[in-house]
Amino acid sequence: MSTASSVDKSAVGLGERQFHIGIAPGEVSTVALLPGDPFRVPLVAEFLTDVKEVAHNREHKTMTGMYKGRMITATSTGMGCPSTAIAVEELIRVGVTSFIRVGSSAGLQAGVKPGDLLVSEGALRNDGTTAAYAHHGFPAVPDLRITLELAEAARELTAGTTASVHSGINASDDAFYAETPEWIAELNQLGVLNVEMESAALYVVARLRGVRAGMICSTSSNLFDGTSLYDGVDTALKDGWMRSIEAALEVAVRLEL
Ligand SMILES: O=P(O)(O)O[C@H]1O[C@H](CO)[C@@H](O)[C@H]1O
Ligand SMILES: O=c1cc[nH]c(=O)[nH]1
Repeated sequence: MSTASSVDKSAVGLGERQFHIGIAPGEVSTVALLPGDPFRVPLVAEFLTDVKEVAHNREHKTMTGMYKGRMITATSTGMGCPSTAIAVEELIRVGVTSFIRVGSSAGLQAGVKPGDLLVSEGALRNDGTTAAYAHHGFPAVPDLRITLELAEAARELTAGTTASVHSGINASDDAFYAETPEWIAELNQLGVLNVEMESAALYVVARLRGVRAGMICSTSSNLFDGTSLYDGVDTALKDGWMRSIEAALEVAVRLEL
């Protein structure tokens, strides 16, 4: 487990430019939206004015722009906790103090359907990365105010649509192709709402570094009832991504993140 005696990597980088994300202090906002996929960063930019591409190094693409008078950053984390922890650590070093992951996630409870919005109230840490940061009993929890505002904005944005909003605990897994039927059944019986792959690292690193984090996802599939979209990207999933992004932007403005 990492402790105060961790190797000092504060000087890792290209001058002030961070080694993996390729960003220097002053180039980003205090709030960052975090999709997993670099190809979804331009979807955030569709809501913004004065858009700039700041950097694209490895899986981390970063754009900035303005939304209702606030500067917003969007950076992709890549898939999984290792690259998410790196992105979050480096974004903190260049000035980000609030993070909202705008992800995709699979439902685990009956009635969660593609395109529904999933607001995270905590993550089950089924990953390896956070074990290097904290005792296994340390909770992976989002910021309460961001979480409540995300749920409120999501309800407003889905009013009059076929999409629903669900809030609850999600699992954060490492191994997309090693999720067994037994594991899915166990999560379902525990009442876990959905599964994705980045929130454990986001929440634990954010807590340890004293910054805020939250997550809203669009539902890609339902592993409990077998609804699958993995043979193609469905319009419901895309609609959910756009509503998640808009909800996160509204929260950034309302909470002045
Ligand atoms: O679409 P993103 O945000 O990457 O999220 C989900 O999609 C990937 C798996 O297909 C994992 O990263 C998972 O967390
Ligand atoms: O871990 C994950 C994340 C999204 N979808 C899945 O099926 N599994």
